[in-house]
This record gives sequence, structure tokens and C-alpha cells, in this order.
Amino acid sequence: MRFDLSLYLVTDASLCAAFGLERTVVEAVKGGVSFVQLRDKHASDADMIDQAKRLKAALAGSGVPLVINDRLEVALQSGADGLHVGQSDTAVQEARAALGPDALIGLSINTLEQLHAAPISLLDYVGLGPVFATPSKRDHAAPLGFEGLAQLAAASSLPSVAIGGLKAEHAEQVFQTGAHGLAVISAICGQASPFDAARAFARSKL
Ligand SMILES: Cc1ncc(COP(=O)(O)OP(=O)(O)O)c(N)n1
Ligand SMILES: Cc1nc(C(=O)O)sc1CCOP(=O)(O)O
Ligand SMILES: [Mg+2]
Repeated sequence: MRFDLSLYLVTDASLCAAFGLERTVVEAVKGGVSFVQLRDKHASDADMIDQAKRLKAALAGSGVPLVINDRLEVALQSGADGLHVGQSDTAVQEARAALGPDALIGLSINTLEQLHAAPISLLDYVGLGPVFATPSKRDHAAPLGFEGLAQLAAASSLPSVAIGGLKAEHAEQVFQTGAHGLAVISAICGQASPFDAARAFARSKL
């Protein structure tokens, strides 16, 4: 499946609650979001499968893929396009074996050691972060800054998306590091207009 990491929305149940998860995603995609990850640390698998099916239906025809954060079972049962895993989540090998060759699988990377240890041939992309400290992920690793991001992006043979504390005004610098896009939660989720928030990224990277 072809995919575009340029503006990657990671959802957050509480931040999206005011506007509504589905509405946030639909508006954000109209504004330029090119890739969506459903991330909910508290929902049951059954609720997350239901949310994923609704999002998948809402995204039909848009060409924007939906991947699931962490939960292989949810990805398998929801018809989502793939899975995003971190260093302590389901192993990439297990995810690929279960999801098959066409699924999109992403892995979080914070260090060169992690990048060198990653099973590159089984992955579609890597998430590089955090670029900055962020309240959206309490247990985040040490911030990379743009310099650390550039080192990882240069060393990656896979497409990469930067994450962590990123706002529209960072788009140009992120692309200058060689990363293929920006992944964001709070710069879009919880904003008064997810459409305008996404548009601000599109404007600032052009
Ligand atoms: C695109 C992207 N990059 C990194 C992460 C972080 O994944 P992980 O380290 O597994 O942390 P959680 O998101 O599971 O808290 C991500 N989700 N997406
Ligand atoms: C989900 C996530 N992963 C990160 C990592 O560094 O791996 S940082 C992060 C949270 C990103 O949220 P915001 O855009 O609001 O800063
Ligand atoms: Mg994870």
C-alpha cells in the first residue's frame, strides 16, 4: 500500500473528546492529514475495534491509511491497515507474521542502537522521537532535538516520521532533517478546529 507520512495524526481519546474522535479525524484529513494512528491507552479491545471500524469507514475513499497503536488483536479484528509498535510492544516479527505482507507496520526509534537493531525488512516506516518533551506521552524517552532527529533520519533507510512536541512552525525544520513527515497529537486533537490546525501544517511546509 502506498502511503504518505507528511502529516501523521495520532489520536488521543481525551483530547479528541470535545470535538469527537471521528469528526476530528475527518476534519483533520480534509485539512491535509495524510496518515492516522488510533491510540487509546484506556479503551477495551472491543471498544477500540469498534472505534477503528468507524474510523476506517469514515476514511474510505480518502487514501489515508489507519494504523492501530500497540494492539495487534485490534489491528487484526478491525480491518485497519496496520500497526504501530514501540520498543516494548509486540515484536515486529510477530506483528508481520500475523498481519501479513500488505499491512503497514511502524516502529518507534529513539537511538541509533535501536535503529541498527530494527528488523528493517519487516517494517514500512519508523517513528523518530521525541523531538521535544511533551505532556502527551508521560513516559517518553530523552528528547532528540533537531540534531538528534537529523542523525536518526540520515541513518534510516526507511521512511521516517518525527514525533514529540511538534507544532506547525516546526514543519520546515523537520523536513530539513530528512524526515518524511511530522506526527502530532495535541497540535490537532483538542484544537478548536482540527481542519484549520491541519491546514496550518500544510501551509507551513509548502
Ligand atoms: C508515529 C509514532 N511514533 C512513535 C510512537 C510511540 O510509540 P511507543 O513508544 O510504543 O509509545 P506509545 O505511543 O505506545 O505510548 C507512536 N505512537 N507513533
Ligand atoms: C505518542 C508519542 N510518542 C512519542 C515518542 O517520542 O515516541 S512522543 C508522543 C506524543 C506526541 O504528542 P504531541 O504531538 O502532543 O507532543
Ligand atoms: Mg506503544
